[in-house]
Amino acid sequence: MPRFAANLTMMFGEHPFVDRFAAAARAGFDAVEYLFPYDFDPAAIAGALQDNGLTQALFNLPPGDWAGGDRGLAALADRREEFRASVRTALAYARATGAKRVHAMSGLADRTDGRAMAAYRDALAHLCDRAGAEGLEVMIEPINPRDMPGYFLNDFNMAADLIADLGLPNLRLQFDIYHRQIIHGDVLTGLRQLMPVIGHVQIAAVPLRHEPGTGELADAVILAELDRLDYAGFVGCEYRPAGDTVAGLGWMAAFRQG
Ligand SMILES: O=C(O)C(=O)[C@@H](O)CO
Ligand SMILES: [Mg+2]
Repeated sequence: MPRFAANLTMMFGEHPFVDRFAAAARAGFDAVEYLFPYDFDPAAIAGALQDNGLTQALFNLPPGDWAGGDRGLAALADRREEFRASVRTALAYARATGAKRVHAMSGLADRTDGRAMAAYRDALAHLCDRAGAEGLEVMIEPINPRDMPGYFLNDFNMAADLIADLGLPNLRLQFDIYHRQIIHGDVLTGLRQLMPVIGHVQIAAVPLRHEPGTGELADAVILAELDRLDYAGFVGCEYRPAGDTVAGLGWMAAFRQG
C-alpha cells in the first residue's frame, strides 16, 4: 500500500500554512511534504509535525527569488555561493524536522549549455556530500516545459543518465507521475526501468493536476504497480484539489479499499 504524503503547498489551501499540518493529520495523513518552509522558523515547523504525529517526507532547497522568476539555483553558474548557502539553510530545516530527503531544483538554464551542466554537477556533488554526512538523500526532478518553460532538468532520461554518471550514492530521482506523463508518457515502463534510482514519487491527474483518478491516466493501476515493484517510499499528493481538499479525498479511500 503506498504511503501517501500530503503536499501542503497545494493541498489544504483552505487553511494558513501552519494550520495545514493539523488538517492533514485530521484527514488521515501521517506524512507531509511541501515546497518551501522558509517563511517559518524551523522550530515552528518541527512543532507542527510533532503536535500532529506527522513525518516530514520531503521539502525543497531555497529556490532563489521565486517571485522574481527563479526556479532553483543548482545549474546557475553565477549563483554558486548562493546555492551553497541554500544548502546550509535546507540542512538546518532537515535537522529540525527529521526530514530524510531534500529536492534541489535545477533552475532555468539551457540544458545544452556546458557551463550550466558543469555548475549543476558541481552543485549536486556538493549537496550530496553535505546531505550524505547527515544521512539524507538528494532528489532531482524533471519538470515539464509547459508548466516551467526553460527549466534545465526537463527530461527523465537526462536525469537518469546524470545519476548514473555522477555515481553519488545518495542522489536519487524524484519521479513525478504528472511530469512524466506530460514529458514522455509511458509511465509504467518508466517506473519499471527507473525504480532502482527512484527516491520519491509524486502523483496528480493529467492534465489539470487535480485529484488522481480524474485525468487521462489509470492512477490506480500505477499505484498498484508501485506496490508490485516493492516501492517502499512516499507518494506525495502534489495536486491542486478541484474543490475542497477533504471532499476530494475520496479517490484515496477508494484506492485503499480496492
Ligand atoms: O512542481 C513540482 O512538481 C515539484 O515537485 C516542485 O518541487 C517543484 O516545483
Ligand atoms: Mg513534483
